[in-house]
Amino acid sequence: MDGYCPARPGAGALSQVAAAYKRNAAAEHPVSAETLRVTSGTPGPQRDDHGLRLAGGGERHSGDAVLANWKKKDPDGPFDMENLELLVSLPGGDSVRGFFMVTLLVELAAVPALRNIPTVINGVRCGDTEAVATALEEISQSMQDMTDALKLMHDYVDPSVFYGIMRIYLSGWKDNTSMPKGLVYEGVQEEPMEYSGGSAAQSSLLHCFDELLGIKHEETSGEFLTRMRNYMPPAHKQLIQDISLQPSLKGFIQQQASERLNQAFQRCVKKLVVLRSYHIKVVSRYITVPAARARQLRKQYRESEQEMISRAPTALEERGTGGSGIMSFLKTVRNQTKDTLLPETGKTKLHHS
Ligand code: HEM
Repeated sequence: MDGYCPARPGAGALSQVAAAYKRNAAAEHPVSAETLRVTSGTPGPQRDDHGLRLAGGGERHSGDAVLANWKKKDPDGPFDMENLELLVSLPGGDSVRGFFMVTLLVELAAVPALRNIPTVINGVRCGDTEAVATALEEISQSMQDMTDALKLMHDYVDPSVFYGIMRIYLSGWKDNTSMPKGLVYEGVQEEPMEYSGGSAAQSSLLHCFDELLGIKHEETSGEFLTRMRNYMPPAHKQLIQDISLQPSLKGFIQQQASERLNQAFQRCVKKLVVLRSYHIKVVSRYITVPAARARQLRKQYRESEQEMISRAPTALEERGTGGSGIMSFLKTVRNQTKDTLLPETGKTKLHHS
């Protein structure tokens, strides 16, 4: 980390993880669970010969399907959609590749933000207003880049393939009315076990931002998000916890009363609101709209070329992969983000960019 400030508990792991992100970015190599394991020294995922995590109890992770599920076709070529392929795929053809790769590009766009988190924390400890403001400005730019990367979903993923085919494989056996008791893992234990499906709620990114910016989630959505941390590689979960233990950024900003710092903080929160709002639009296109169409088709008992959509299990219609009531959950989380904004004075009002 730049500058010197005495180490506090948790700071060691934090700086090591951030350093791993930094090196990965420099090497044009994405964040991977493996790199974090080696660098942070915490127990990490086990891998089989294909480089994928073998989850102990049978749970699946967003990290399995995204962070550790890619390779470059031409190892010397660029890290972009054309030069990336999946190690392990699901039914759904090109849309599957598109879905996981776009998610990977969103993760990659977040690297500068993650690299700047220790700078913010260190700056708060040292009372370095300018360093904190600069780091927050870089974080907000990175959030904008994440939103831009998320927009690629529309080019690469077909909503009826996502809704009618892929979603079945992404759904889990917790809060799933088709499997109310969960799944028996024969040879492991006789009682059924319940696990949520794969979801980008299991990515550590937004959890890190929430902890840094002091975004508090309402009880039900907060419980769901906290549960999702159990599906992350241990080093990622540890990083979120380390960030949560640091002195309050918002408290520091209010104390400093610096116009530049206030604006940098506000911009960060606003960019996160923009990201979450855009994500809601994506979910509407890939879940809400096809679900309504599927209901309509079933009502009409009509076989049509849209049949793929109507084959999706009705149990998944109203619920997210983690079994949440999707839209109300996502809007609550987005609105709690908005509530973290500092009260705007005439001076701190921002022009929407
Ligand atoms: C077709 C694309 C996508 C769909 C249909 C989708 C759907 C969903 C759904 C239904 C949820 C609710 C929780 C759950 O049931 O698991 C959710 C949560 C979430 N998704 Fe996505 N998602 C998509 C892409 C992405 C991408 C690329 C990211 C970025 C890494 C992302 C980040 C999140 C986050 C962070 C949450 C937790 C809520 C929050 O913190 O705002 N999603 N998503």
